[in-house]
Amino acid sequence: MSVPAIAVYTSPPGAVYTSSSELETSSRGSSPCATAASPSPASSHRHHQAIAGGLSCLFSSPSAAPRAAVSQDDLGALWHDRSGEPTAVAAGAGGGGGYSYPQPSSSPFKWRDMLHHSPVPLFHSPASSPAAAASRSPSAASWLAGRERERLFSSFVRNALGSCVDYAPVTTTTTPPLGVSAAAGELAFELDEHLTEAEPSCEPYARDLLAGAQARHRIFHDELVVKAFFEAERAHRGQTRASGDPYLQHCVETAVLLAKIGATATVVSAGLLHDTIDDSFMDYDQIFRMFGAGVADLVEGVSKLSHLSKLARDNNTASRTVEADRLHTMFLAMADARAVLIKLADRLHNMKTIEALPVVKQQRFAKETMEIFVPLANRLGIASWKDQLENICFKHLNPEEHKELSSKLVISFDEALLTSTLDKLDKGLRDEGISYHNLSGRHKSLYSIYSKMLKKNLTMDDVHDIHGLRLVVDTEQDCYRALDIVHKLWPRVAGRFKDYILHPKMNGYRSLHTVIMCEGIHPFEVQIRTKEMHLQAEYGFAAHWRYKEGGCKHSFVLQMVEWARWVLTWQCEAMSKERPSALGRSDAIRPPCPFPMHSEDCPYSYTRQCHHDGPIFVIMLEHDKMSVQELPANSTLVDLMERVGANSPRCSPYSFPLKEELRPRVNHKPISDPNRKLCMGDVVELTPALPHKSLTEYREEIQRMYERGGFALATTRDGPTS
Ligand SMILES: Nc1nc2c(ncn2[C@@H]2O[C@H](COP(=O)(O)OP(=O)(O)OP(=O)(O)O)[C@@H](O)[C@H]2O)c(=O)[nH]1
Ligand SMILES: Nc1ncnc2c1ncn2[C@@H]1O[C@H](COP(=O)(O)OP(=O)(O)OP(=O)(O)O)[C@@H](O)[C@H]1O
Repeated sequence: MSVPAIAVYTSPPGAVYTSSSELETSSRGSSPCATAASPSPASSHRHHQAIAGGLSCLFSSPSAAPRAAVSQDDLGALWHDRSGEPTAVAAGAGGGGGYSYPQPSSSPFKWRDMLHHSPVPLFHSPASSPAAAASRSPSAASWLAGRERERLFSSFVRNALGSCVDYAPVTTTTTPPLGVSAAAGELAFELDEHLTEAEPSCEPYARDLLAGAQARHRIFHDELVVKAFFEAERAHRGQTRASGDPYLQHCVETAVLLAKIGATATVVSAGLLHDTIDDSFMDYDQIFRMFGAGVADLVEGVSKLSHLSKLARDNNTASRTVEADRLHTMFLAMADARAVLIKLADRLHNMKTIEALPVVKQQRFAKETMEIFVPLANRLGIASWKDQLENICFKHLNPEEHKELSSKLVISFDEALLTSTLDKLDKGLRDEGISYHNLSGRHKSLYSIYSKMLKKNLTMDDVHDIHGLRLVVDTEQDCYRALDIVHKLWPRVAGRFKDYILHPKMNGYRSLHTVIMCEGIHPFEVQIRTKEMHLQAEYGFAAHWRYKEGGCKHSFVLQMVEWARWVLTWQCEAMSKERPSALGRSDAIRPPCPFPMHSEDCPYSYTRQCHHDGPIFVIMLEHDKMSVQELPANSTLVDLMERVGANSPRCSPYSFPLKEELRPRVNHKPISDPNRKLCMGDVVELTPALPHKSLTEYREEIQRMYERGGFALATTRDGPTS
């Protein structure tokens, strides 16, 4: 009989703080999107009425008397993220963030991560161990002792197309800079001498910030992280946020968010330094010299994502569905997934502190966040960040609905009920001798409830999965036996039973669903499935993000997303095995085969190979207007110019201007070879920004250029002819 692992997944509705930042640095553009566009699937007046109706219907009912009288303002406190606390548990494969309810001392349950501070130890990789060439299979590794497993993990990750998790980069041809040791086995570089010297002097507030972070997560005692902290302090000294808070606070909070999901020292350090390239005197080379390529590449990656995001925001690109989809793809394809994570953490903290910005900006950022960053969090499986981002955006985009719903929902979210229901089911299963892999519970997030009400035109009473339990058992037979037990323990809600085992959904999703009534008034949705069914639901065709987002056109994106989730989850599972006594039998929901390749017969494989045959997406800037262009792999600048030229007499693809200043630029650099290949995420400026006003000659030349319908210098596909 397996020892059960219980994880309670909860979704904290957006706790709101008061200050701000990245947001304030992004104020360019004179036509902010001032309207509070609804991010919901269909926000019609009728739907809003349905919601209002639904709310009043719910709360006029005397039976819905508050179990816990908590004011709306206490929402954040009620749902505070306890992941830094010692009782935090791993949230499970697809769960993302969350926290555990306190374990009753008498309970037989074992907690997955009692000893660790991070709720989802996704990223604490054994960065320091050298690659073990031998076995590369995480499946094989799972039964090995901790140290051996670390070596195997390190090997696996290094071979998995780069990594979401931390590892010492394999040294390539690059000559190591001063102070960087290419041969270092533990780290890809050696920390310079300053690190071992006494800590640099800084303001008392900064020391308090460091101490605060150290009290929350021990990774802030790590040498590299401490050094990153002091460098961030030096870089941002004197800078403040719109709230008046020191800028450093934002860097620390971003890093804390990463630490909470179990990020390594490299990622946390990059989180601390994430704004240095854009907002301070520091550049890539300096970061590289001080911290090595691992940190420098991540900081640069975040900087690039920030630029793209700002461009998209200024151009309102995200509101155009096709372009938004291309942006998601581009973000995931162009950067190390860890850079995307840092950007997400940065955005999450900025959104948590957005109150300090003017309302117009709040809405603009909320809209962009909903359209770009929420899908990214969803795809990467960081459910708690996704929920928090959605809830905050909801508050700013639909303040009235948010206010009404949150003030009411605080009544129906019931922690204690969730705990006692889990306990009761666990006991019922034990009494009948049914073992299980995993039993978890979650509250539906505020925004998820709102979306469901809109989408299905429901009242609150009709949303039956505000409280939900999920049980993962061994066999199909156990699913039905467990279902019987559930139906014996609680009265069922008629018409809500769905047998997706007997009748799988088109996408292959299989599970038993039923709705039961707890304490006579609280509906609970119970999902019962085997481990295989669960993997299919999390990673296969039926995966949650896919099923939520609908079809994704690009198979290579599916591969990347699956890869990222796969690595994260495997790491999570591997790390939780470090506490075997706490977990007992621990192969609970680990994917069956190692990424990037599925085994021949793997049912979760949608394609066996990871071909990267395009398309590519590039940002095109023309007269300060941005668009995201989709091109076949191996396209060149000429291909892009041809496409534009086809629609515009202004631009001839076979012409290149004489003056460097007037040439198209790729990633800010003028291009002399029109056949230069374009890469995913390149920013191509087809028409130069007008030079300084005093340079009338240039202005006239540009004018002539347009009038002629082509550039001054004829070129062929092979390059300039004269
Ligand atoms: N991963 C995954 N989960 C699914 C899928 N379909 C349903 N689910 C899960 O099962 C829950 C309930 O699904 P259903 O019983 O089909 O209910 P519904 O028709 O979507 O609507 P409600 O009954 O109103 O919840 C969803 O909220 C998901 O959590 C799927 O295709 N993939
Ligand atoms: N009954 C349940 N027990 C445990 N976890 C659940 C349950 N139902 C959904 N979840 C998980 O909770 C997270 C949030 O789900 P959420 O309720 O927002 O969307 P959903 O399940 O797709 O519902 P819907 O589409 O009906 O709104 C997902 O990771 C989902 O897999």
